Amino acid sequence: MTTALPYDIQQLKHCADEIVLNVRELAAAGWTPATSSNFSRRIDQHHVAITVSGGDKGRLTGNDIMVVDLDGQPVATDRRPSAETLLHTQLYKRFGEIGCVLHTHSQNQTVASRLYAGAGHVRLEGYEMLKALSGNTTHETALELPVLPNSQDMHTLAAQVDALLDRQCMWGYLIDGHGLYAWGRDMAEARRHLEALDFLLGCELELRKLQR
Ligand SMILES: CSC[C@@H](O)[C@@H](O)C(=O)COP(=O)(O)O
Ligand SMILES: [Zn+2]
Repeated sequence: MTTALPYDIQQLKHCADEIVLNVRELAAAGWTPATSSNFSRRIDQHHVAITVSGGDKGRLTGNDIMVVDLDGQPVATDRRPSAETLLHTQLYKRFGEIGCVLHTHSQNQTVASRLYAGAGHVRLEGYEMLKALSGNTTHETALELPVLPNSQDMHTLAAQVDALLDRQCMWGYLIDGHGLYAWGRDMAEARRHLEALDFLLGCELELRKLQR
């Protein structure tokens, strides 16, 4: 006898396919070195498809995607979810409309996080690319991308993120010496936010070099 799963298997398959396709592209761009990075997609109100912990994200297959509930607990599997699962599920739990969370370790993201950790944010102002972030309709705006201190304790990090979200609307944040989290209502929006923030960080880093 087979036990019915508490989520729609077709929906999981759709989410897994989408994650695999997008992660392969991000890995090919060099944004997921040395097994780093993690990715998730909402399946329904109570379930999230997320990458398992460890493993080369450049060789990700559907078999490397598992299901957790909104507390980050594995559902119908004994596999181990991403070590940073809580940073994904806290967003799904807080915002019913969030459908996708992406976390990468590109060089731009990591270097910028180090340079701006002291300030606690990277100020991004006057760029046309700011319009890639939902809600922005003009380049005549400024955004302070938060940089959080790193921690191996996900509850500490999640509490810092929650405190930020109490104060401001945002689509992403950096963690010092670590990488970038970005999210959106679906994969396309989350990916656009991730790429836009990485591009903007790259511009700031380049400007710093040129202005020396
Ligand atoms: C290999 S260093 C990166 C990890 O410590 C972590 O930050 C990360 O992004 C991947 O962790 P994972 O548990 O595979 O989701
Ligand atoms: Zn990481």
